[in-house]
Amino acid sequence: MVVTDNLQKTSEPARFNLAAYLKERQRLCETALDQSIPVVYPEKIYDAMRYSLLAGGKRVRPILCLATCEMIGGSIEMAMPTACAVEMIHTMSLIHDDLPAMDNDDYRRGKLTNHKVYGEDIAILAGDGLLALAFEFVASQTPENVPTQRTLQVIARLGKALGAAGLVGGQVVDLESEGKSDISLETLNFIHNHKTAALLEACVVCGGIIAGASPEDVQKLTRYSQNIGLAFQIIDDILDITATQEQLGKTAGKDLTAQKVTYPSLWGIEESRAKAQQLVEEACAELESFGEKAAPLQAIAHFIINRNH
Ligand code: DMA
Ligand SMILES: C=C(C)CCOP(=O)(O)OP(=O)(O)O
Ligand SMILES: [Mg+2]
Ligand SMILES: [Mg+2]
Repeated sequence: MVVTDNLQKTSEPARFNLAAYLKERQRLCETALDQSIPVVYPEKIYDAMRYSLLAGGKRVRPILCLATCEMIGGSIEMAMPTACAVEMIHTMSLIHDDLPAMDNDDYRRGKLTNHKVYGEDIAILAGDGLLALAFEFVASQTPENVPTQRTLQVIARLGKALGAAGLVGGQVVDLESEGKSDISLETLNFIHNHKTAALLEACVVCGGIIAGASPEDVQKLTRYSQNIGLAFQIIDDILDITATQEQLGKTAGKDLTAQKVTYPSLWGIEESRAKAQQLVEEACAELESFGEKAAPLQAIAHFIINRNH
């Protein structure tokens, strides 16, 4: 008994089968995303939106949203429209991030980038279409057993997370900092917390709100997700150095060629990895009061730093 108690208190859930869990959740998300966009006239834009949305990807963001909703006591059905919406928003951000005017990348998710296939004009519009659909989807598809007040909060949080106070603001400072060698750790943290962590935070917190999380729960979820968000981008920047194009599905080594200041460029790979590990441990500790129900979110936090792509 004592041994079991101790095991349950460790931050790394030993008996949770993460691989099987992720596979099952990815399958659910793929099906829902596939059904979210029809192909009608003018087919070109729907094709372009589907091309990037259904190009694979780990589906970490929708899975986080579903897992949090379930941990707080809600169902997968309640959170699925929001889960689809965060993946639409994320995909929009990738399409636009890859444009020649931004990071100018040719590959994403193992395929040519959207603008390489459809042209820059359509790629910009495909991003716009996905962004608009995300909000329409939450508002029109969230089931009736979710109180409208919660859905409104989700819409407001998503808007804030991806706008100038979030992802967009982070991308601006990221671009502004390119080629500069005197970027402070404070600025680097601003970039990561905004361009990456803000949306991850919204995924988690919105999943909780849909299930009726209390203000105290929302605080815990916020701290958990801010920590995994920063860890996510630190690992992304390490992988840019250590992983191959085949593993990443996108061109490796881009941060160095684009002269981006990153954690590994400031601190080296090992210290950056240790920082990410520490952030994930702090994230998992925030969820201890949820007991065994926190196992999926704790395992996903570890996945974020142990992933190879
Ligand atoms: C991606 O940042 C962030 C957003 C909001 C798309 P990045 O350019 O560092 O990531 P990647 O290496 O995936 O292009
Ligand atoms: C925010 C960042 C760092 C862009 C990459 O995100 P992911 O690594 O989650 O990309 P996919 O799996 O969704 O393709
Ligand atoms: Mg970028
Ligand atoms: Mg990029």
